[in-house]
Amino acid sequence: MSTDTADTTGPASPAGRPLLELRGLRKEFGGRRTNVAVDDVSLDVHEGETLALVGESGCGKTTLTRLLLGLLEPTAGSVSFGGQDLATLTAAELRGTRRQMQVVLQDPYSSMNPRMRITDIVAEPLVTHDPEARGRRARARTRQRVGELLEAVGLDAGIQDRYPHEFSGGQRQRISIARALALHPRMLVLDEPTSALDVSVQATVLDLLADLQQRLGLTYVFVSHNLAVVAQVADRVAVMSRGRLVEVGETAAVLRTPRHPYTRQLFDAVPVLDPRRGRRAAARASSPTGEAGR
Ligand SMILES: Nc1ncnc2c1ncn2[C@@H]1O[C@H](COP(=O)(O)OP(=O)(O)OP(=O)(O)O)[C@@H](O)[C@H]1O
Repeated sequence: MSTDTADTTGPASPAGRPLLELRGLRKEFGGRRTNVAVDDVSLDVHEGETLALVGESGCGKTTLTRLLLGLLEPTAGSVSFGGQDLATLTAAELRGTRRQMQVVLQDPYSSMNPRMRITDIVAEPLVTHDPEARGRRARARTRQRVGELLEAVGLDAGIQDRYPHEFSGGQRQRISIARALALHPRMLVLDEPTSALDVSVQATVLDLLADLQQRLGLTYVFVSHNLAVVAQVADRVAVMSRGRLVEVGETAAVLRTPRHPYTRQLFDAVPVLDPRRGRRAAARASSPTGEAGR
């Protein structure tokens, strides 16, 4: 890649290897070298951190997340999760690894079957991955687990027999977070998780995500167009342009002094951004060690 490659992997993880390691990832669509959605991306994501992925529409963010989730096969390069190269895993091993990475999408309603009750929506991953969660005898145990998951995201365990349309956007996003947590993942890919919500609701969902991260030690890859949100939630930010990573760094530093012209251009396009409003970035900027609490 370009000279930017050297610093895209970030600081060494004190706990050892990063949770997620992307090396020289490339994705061409249609077998054409001219249609390159992801181009030579190398990046580490460390256990417990929030890495924000930003860039304009069409720069390759979705393709990159699908590659790192093992949902798309790279044209070149590798994805390792928990120290294991996904390309070397058997189908059963890959299923086991995929359980540890879950996704929360922008519009929870589109990913929910409106005719399914909340209990079945949240239990879906359990029932799909765990044969013991199926069948009449397992029902009480599954309902119990769904109740715990709903409470973990600030909802009442008693809503299980209701339907998605009975809930607000913020409540539906909490339901989709509960579903994402069902299999005890280590990493969540959050794809614009709050951009469909009102600002006040957005804040409560971001607080919930921060709280869950702290309690469960989760790692987040947070895809967002909203730089104010990125400033608030992300430890590091990775900036993509035309399939390439052009800048990766600590959020406060990238917001304060973007090094790449594209990053500056991206930030200039958001005149309302005030990095001082980002709690995490601000805490970092004012801390002598540069560390902020999560
Ligand atoms: N299945 C596909 N077949 C062909 N081209 C594709 C396919 N998926 C994505 N692309 C192309 O790859 C490039 C990157 O698309 P991608 O959806 O990853 O960008 P993005 O940054 O996620 O955009 P957005 O923010 O709008 O979702 C685009 O030029 C897109 O047209």
